[in-house]
Amino acid sequence: MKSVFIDGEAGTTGLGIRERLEGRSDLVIRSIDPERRKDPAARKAMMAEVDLVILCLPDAAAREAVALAEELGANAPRILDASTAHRTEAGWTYGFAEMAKGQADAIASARKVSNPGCYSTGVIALIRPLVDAGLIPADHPLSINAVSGYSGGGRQMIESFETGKASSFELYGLGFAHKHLPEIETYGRLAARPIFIPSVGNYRQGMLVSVPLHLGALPARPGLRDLEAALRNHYPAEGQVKVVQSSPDDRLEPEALNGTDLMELRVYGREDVGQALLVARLDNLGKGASGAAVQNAELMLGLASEAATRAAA
Ligand SMILES: NC(=O)C1=CN([C@@H]2O[C@H](COP(=O)(O)OP(=O)(O)OC[C@H]3O[C@@H](n4cnc5c(N)ncnc54)[C@H](OP(=O)(O)O)[C@@H]3O)[C@@H](O)[C@H]2O)C=CC1
Ligand SMILES: CC(=O)N[C@@H](CCC(=O)OP(=O)(O)O)C(=O)O
Repeated sequence: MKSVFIDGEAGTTGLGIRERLEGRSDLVIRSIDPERRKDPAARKAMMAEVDLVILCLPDAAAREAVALAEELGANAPRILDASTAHRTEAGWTYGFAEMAKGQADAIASARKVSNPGCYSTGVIALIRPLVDAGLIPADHPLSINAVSGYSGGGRQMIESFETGKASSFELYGLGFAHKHLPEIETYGRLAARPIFIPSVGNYRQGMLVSVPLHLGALPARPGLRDLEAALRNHYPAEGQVKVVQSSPDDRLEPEALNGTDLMELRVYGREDVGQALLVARLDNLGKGASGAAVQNAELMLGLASEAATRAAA
């Protein structure tokens, strides 16, 4: 029987992972006394006893946890880190199984896997297949807009929105240096830094990520069908990432996939005016965090995919 320790299991992402893993017959979740949950000695002792440790901690604490695990030498567990700390670091595998051919196998055999950021999951899902297909050049000047529910900011942002003092909607990332940019550039295979302006709305969870394109500025001059076909070719119809038929009458709201581990991709546009919009919809706590972590844990531990079983039922 495989065993997992969720370091940070009381936090937003940790709780979501726990809920998804509880009740499984192929896995044991090990925990430490809640009073000792920040005690390095207790955490290190638990790490020595499990197959996989899932880090659901702020970045600095995640770095410390990796150092604790590495002190165990040959007894060190495999690590899945939900934080931003190691996403572009050498020696770590990026935990986005659908991103490219071979990525799921790379995750399955990796010792250290980094779970993607929620926004990054949407952006990379939209652009990586198009860059790989030569439809978007690596140095194309891209802009990315996105809106997330406030749970994306973890316990502190949840508390600040739920005390009633919060605004209805805020743009942020206005220093043009959002923490997801490095992973978006690296795994989106971009040679030019995109403009990324996220926003947060006064609702708990769910997100939309959109990438506008001027078709005439793309050297391959793709039509809307070319963009959609490249995405459909990349993502199998039965997977957790689905390409969905769009309609100009759509009104997309961000909460439709809440509670699922799915992501929907759509292509909008008008060829007569040469404009297109790529849109991803996902639950920031599902495919954007805890759902992706469970998918990665299943791959790393060689367990059956519960999300795939649910989708097939
Ligand atoms: N929320 C989201 O949508 C997403 C979050 N993430 C990432 O996941 C990680 C966790 O985020 P999230 O769950 O939102 O954050 P939360 O703030 O909700 O949870 C973090 C948890 O870690 C605990 N913690 C803090 N320091 C330590 C420590 N030194 N030792 C043990 N436990 C500690 C906190 O306890 P206490 O509250 O008592 O300090 C809290 O329970 C972050 O790195 C975040 O970037 C990734 C994808 C999406
Ligand atoms: C609304 C909000 O604040 N969202 C978070 C991102 C949440 C997430 O997925 O990111 P990490 O996994 O990288 O923490 C932010 O913009 O910093």
